[in-house]
Amino acid sequence: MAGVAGRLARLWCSGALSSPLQVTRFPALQLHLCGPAMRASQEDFENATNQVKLLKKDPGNEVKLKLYALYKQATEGPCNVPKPGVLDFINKAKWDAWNALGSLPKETARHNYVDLVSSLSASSESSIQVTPAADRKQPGSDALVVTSQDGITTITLNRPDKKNALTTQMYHDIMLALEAASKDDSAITVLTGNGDYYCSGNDLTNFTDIPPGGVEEKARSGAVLLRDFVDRFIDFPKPLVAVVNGPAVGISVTILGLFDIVYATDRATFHTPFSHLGQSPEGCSSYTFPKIMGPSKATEMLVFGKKLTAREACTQGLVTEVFPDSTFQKEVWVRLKAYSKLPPNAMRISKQVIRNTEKEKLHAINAEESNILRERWLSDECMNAVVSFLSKKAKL
Ligand SMILES: CCCCC/C=C/CC(=O)SCCNC(=O)CCNC(=O)[C@H](O)C(C)(C)COP(=O)(O)OP(=O)(O)OC[C@H]1O[C@@H](n2cnc3c(N)ncnc32)[C@H](O)[C@@H]1OP(=O)(O)O
Repeated sequence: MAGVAGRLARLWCSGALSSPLQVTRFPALQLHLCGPAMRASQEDFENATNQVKLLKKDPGNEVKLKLYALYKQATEGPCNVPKPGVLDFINKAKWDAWNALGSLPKETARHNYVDLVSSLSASSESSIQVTPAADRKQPGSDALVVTSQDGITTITLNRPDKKNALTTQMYHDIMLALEAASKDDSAITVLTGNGDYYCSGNDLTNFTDIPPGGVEEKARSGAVLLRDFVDRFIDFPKPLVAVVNGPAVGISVTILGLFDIVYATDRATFHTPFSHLGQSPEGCSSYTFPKIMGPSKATEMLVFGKKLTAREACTQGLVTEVFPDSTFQKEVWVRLKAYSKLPPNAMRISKQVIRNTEKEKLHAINAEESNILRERWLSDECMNAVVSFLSKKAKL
């Protein structure tokens, strides 16, 4: 366990786990756009610390650690806080970097900080782009797009460059979007993806954001979030439609059993590689999949990770209808617009009649699956799979 945690820590420090979003977690990682200064003034230093969001490209964790350490040294002097525990590997890496500066004077640290950001700015000038806040892929902003039109509220996963992998923030945002959609005046709610993928499942870098309570705390809070997230789908009161615009992986597949209709392009595939990842089924799929497709087909998917084509998924009842990719969007939206004109209360009540008898059972299954998965996340099997993916050694 500690061994795998250590490997994750080393990857983090080496930059292999870098992500643009991590930049904003470092108050010290700020970009200075002025030229190098012989002696950095307080103003130069503050300018540098105010420009971090202009840095388009993540400079990597090694540089971020250096900047962090110099910032702390420049503002607080030599490292003066207790060493974090071994499992708290991110804070420990930061502490190590700061502590390594020993008794370097504050002024020198400030000067080195400004020099470092100046060199970063010079070497990455072409990648620096001032983007309006609304155009940034920030948590809580445009990784999820919600629109409402023609009686349809559409929730679009919008991280096409990451195959619409779900960040922690996106789970929260989807819950909020579902909550709002349940109360708005639309008749139907749609979940879809932007780009060539529908969704590649849980963002595996979620596993690297370890809180002060360590990996156990991370697993516990992940299980709570998972349970809350799936609960929203179980309880969603209106017709819920998945417009599966491309391949779907992991949790984006399992929760399809909780949707009322699933339309898929013939380019879509359905993949739940839980054993490969040292994980176990969620999204109530341990119950809905055997019910939908029979236990042995469900076992092929959920235990052996068999990837289904859209047509296979349709034959097995997971998908309602498959459309040629060339006409997918047009045909699906024409169909949904027609459905959205039906009396909304009648649709809502009919859904409840169909679904309500199962609700209690589904909540209990969700709780159980989330608990089991919490244990799985702490296993070496799971940690090794995540490390392999993040170090680019493995992909599905
Ligand atoms: C609250 C917590 C709840 C948790 C619930 C648990 C859920 C379980 C699951 O969802 S399990 C499924 C997890 N998903 C995966 O294992 C998929 C991993 N991704 C891949 O194997 C591949 O990326 C692919 C097959 C989806 C696509 O391969 P392709 O070669 O076409 O594209 P790239 O690999 O180059 O992907 C482009 C960039 O997107 C990044 N990315 C894709 N998927 C994920 C992901 N799930 N997590 C994190 N990052 C992902 C990929 O790393 C590339 O990034 P880069 O351009 O920076 O290299």
